[in-house]
Amino acid sequence: MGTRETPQANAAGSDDPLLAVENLTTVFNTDKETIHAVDGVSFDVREGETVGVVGESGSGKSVTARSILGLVERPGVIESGSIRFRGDELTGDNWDRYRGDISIVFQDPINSMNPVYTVGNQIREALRIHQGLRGQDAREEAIRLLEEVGIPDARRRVGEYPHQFSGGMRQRAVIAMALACDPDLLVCDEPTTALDVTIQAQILELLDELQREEDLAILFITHDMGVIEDTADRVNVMYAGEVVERAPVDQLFDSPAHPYTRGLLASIPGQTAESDRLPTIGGEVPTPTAEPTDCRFADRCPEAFDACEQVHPDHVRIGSDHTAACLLHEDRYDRQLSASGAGDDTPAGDAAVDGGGQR
Ligand SMILES: Nc1ncnc2c1ncn2[C@@H]1O[C@H](COP(=O)(O)OP(=O)(O)OP(=O)(O)O)[C@@H](O)[C@H]1O
Ligand code: NI
Repeated sequence: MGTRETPQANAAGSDDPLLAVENLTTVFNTDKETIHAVDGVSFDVREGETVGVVGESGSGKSVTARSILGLVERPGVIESGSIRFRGDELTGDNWDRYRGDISIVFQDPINSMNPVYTVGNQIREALRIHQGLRGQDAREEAIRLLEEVGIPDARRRVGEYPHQFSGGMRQRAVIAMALACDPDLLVCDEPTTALDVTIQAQILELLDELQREEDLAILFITHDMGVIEDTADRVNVMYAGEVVERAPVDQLFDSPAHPYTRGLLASIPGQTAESDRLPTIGGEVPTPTAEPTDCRFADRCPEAFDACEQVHPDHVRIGSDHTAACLLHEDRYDRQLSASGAGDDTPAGDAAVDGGGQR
């Protein structure tokens, strides 16, 4: 989806990104263990752009999304880190202030709507809460929103119940509900996963249009690299609670630096002939329960070597705006270390570790 050339300064006149997540750690304290579902994640979203978060099931994408919206429920808790919206810290109790500015669209449109109220009622309720609209004004605006998301015959359908909508139409209605808050940031958590491919493409097209028309920033969560390619401007690849690579979408596809990213790319249908396709990465995402002392991907990594079991990799700079947390790029760490040493003439900045929210 389109990015603006220049990230716009926000109302406060500063250069803060719209959303800045720094070192976010969200844990679930169960009887047995502490699950680090999100473990030191950092990324930002600028106005009007689409930032992707991609990773397999269990990598912590949804917990990241819920953390941003203040929707983590017990036994989950945001343990540390910062989430700033327009420069204001949200963690603590500040979510209500921005409740309408950040909206979320979930995967499953049927559970996102209340079956006992008409679609129109639900949109009008959101309009009342977030924009103070009532009566005929709210009704007209609900119809306009349904038209905007491409629901034909909106004036009639506004009075129908969710079960009278097909899956694709229901997801459009859910998006209309999310837009009723007039958000600046739309968090989409696998919004098309439950839909068939044709409908999926239509919903992605709709989001793209809305982004241009409404100047929305989108945080797009998916396990599907193909969808990432179609939607994202910049991408964060998540594995076992951590961001392991981040890059502009072209760079990620042209020169993926982390073996995990390469594995995800190799599994895109259509990217390679069915017969040539690499088997998807064997095994599954481990549940991150302890502080990592190794690379969490090491035991599934086709390129792992001894040190991968002993060192937790920091992010290292691969290119402009491109970092990866992998010891394969160890030479860059060495250069970075010597660059910071006194009297060394290695050019600084060549491989500066950006922190990346990693230890
Ligand atoms: N309520 C909970 N209690 C305990 N652990 C949880 C809870 N919710 C999530 N987790 C754990 O947090 C980790 C990340 O889960 P999350 O739902 O964010 O993954 P995901 O990347 O969104 O996966 P998917 O693609 O399946 O949606 C998992 O290990 C999961 O078991
Ligand atoms: Ni999820």
